[in-house]
Amino acid sequence: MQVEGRDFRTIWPDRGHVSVIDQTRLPHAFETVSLRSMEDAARAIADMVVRGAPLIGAAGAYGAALAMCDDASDDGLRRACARLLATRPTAVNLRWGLERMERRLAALPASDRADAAFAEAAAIADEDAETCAAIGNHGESLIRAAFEKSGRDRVNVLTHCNAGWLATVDWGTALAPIYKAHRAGLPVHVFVDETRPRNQGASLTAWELAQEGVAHTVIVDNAGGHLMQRGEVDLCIVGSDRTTRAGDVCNKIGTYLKALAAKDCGVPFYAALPASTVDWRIVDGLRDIPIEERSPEEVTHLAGMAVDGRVERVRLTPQATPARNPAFDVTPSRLVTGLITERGVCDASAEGLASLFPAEAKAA
Ligand SMILES: CSC[C@H]1O[C@H](OP(=O)(O)O)[C@H](O)[C@@H]1O
Repeated sequence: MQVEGRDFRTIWPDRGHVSVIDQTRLPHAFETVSLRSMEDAARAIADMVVRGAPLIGAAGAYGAALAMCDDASDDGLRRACARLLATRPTAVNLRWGLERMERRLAALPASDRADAAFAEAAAIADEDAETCAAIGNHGESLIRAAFEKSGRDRVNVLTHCNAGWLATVDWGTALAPIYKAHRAGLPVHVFVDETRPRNQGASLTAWELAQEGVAHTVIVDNAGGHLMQRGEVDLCIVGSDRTTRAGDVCNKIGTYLKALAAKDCGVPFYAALPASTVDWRIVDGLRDIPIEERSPEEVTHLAGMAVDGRVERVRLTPQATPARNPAFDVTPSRLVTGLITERGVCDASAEGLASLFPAEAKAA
């Protein structure tokens, strides 16, 4: 996507290294960093310099490629993939990307692995950009239909967290339909959940939408249900970090509560995701998806720009107050209207996913 008129992806190979946008600096500064080793890539994923399920899949793949520049032995490959996989447990794309790299590299002599690894990581990145564009095309029709049904001068979409181009290699998942609708001239407006505690909505989704010129309004996480009750939300579109073969959707903490409100208010609730986010091994998301617990300090502290322009970090709670920070929750498929994928829109069910991905469903 464009940043001040220049085309960017979130990750790209750069003279033997890997460059990424440092998402911890947004929205107050647009900075890139160079990953020069597998360890750099692992830390970038763990510290959320890069984040979002498809992007951490691509970052894991490039991390494996960087590892092959240092130690292309079988043990080196195994240790690199284990290290990268351990950085964040919930998004299945990370495992999907690393398993694809291992399959590609294991059969090659060590001397061929570095070049092949960068080529495979680049293929993963290119495919993700194409996949997300396709998700956008399929999702655009849902926004168009909601606009026509609304009878208003604009269509209001609510989204949670950041499932935009910053969460992928390009285009995004939940935001891709919004970008496609906006570029097609549809009057789309987005209610952006701030998404405590890391505020990916307020800091990343708002920044992305402003760069693209899409009308949007940041709201506190607890306001979405109220707006839906008052008929101000035409549909919800969120991302996914892991979707089960039966259509349960694991996404940023708070997604489940939005889905409950949407169900109660009769608002269509969609998850947008590429096939690389489907975990065909599992059916029951509540039972089988590992939920990442992050540092309590993400809850007790907040970072932002002070009036003098410096970015500061402040404590919100009393010194000794404990906090818990589960980073994701699981929305059961019964609360999901449909899944927007690169092959079309389907029911959030085993039958729905199998109808679009028969080979993957059968092979699982
Ligand atoms: C398109 S995946 C986006 C997904 O990833 C986010 O999690 P995080 O920022 O912790 O990586 C969030 O769950 C988004 O919906």
